[in-house]
Amino acid sequence: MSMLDGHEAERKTREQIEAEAELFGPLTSSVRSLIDATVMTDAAPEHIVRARALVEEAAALLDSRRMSAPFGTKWSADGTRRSWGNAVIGLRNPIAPLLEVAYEDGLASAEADLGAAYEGPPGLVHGGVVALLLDQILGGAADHAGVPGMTGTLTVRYRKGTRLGPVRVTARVDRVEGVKTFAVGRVHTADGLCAEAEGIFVLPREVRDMVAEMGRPQ
Ligand SMILES: CCCCCCCCCC(=O)SCCNC(=O)CCNC(=O)[C@H](O)C(C)(C)COP(=O)(O)OP(=O)(O)OC[C@H]1O[C@@H](n2cnc3c(N)ncnc32)[C@H](O)[C@@H]1OP(=O)(O)O
Repeated sequence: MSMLDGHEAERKTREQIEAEAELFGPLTSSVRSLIDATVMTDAAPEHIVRARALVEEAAALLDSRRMSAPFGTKWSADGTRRSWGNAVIGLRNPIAPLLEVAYEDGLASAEADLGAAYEGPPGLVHGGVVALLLDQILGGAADHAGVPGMTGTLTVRYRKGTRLGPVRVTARVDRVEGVKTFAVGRVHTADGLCAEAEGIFVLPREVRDMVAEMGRPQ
């Protein structure tokens, strides 16, 4: 599996894509609520047994036809792309905290509301989830700056526990050295700065080779 796999050009119109978003977005949102309810429920045992049967029925319905591969990245003719399976920003992924990343003046920023499903230490966000958010937003900052890459190294400094609830994550490109993009980012809550990170994003050799190949005169 390489960085070049899983990318697909699609012929769908904007209207078709919007219709898909209207179909799948609410499903994802409902399943996200279900995840939270599953973690937090204190319902009576018979309600839990009944809920399980309903969930299994829903899963069987959804599973009645499956895509042949995970969603990947789909590119439209107008250059827009969809990574709807992505673990952080995927519109079709109910475990994604669904960061909606905004880019302004070189700064990538996003907010998320991390509920009980993301708990690590009591009342606090799991450190791996903090790293997950940082990986995505640092990678997004590199991508948006036109110097994308795969995460080679991600270094996270956890300054204080990240309380469950609203978080703000930010990132920017610090510098570019050859094929390596160095990005830095932070996680804040109402308690202040909780984590800082530096990531080194490397444009893989095969992509470099492909770019060099395409750039060659005929
Ligand atoms: C909206 C969309 C936004 C998208 C955001 C996405 C965010 C999420 C990103 C991810 O989660 S990516 C998934 C996790 N990462 C991986 O799976 C990467 C797995 N590793 C690899 O694919 C390769 O090891 C890697 C591309 C990182 C490097 O392979 P190369 O064959 O291109 O490296 P090469 O040996 O040619 O070295 C090129 C340069 O990179 C440096 N380098 C290589 N591996 C490195 C590494 N791991 N960390 C830091 N630097 C590294 C290496 O020293 C060298 O530096 P110099 O040019 O200065 O000599």
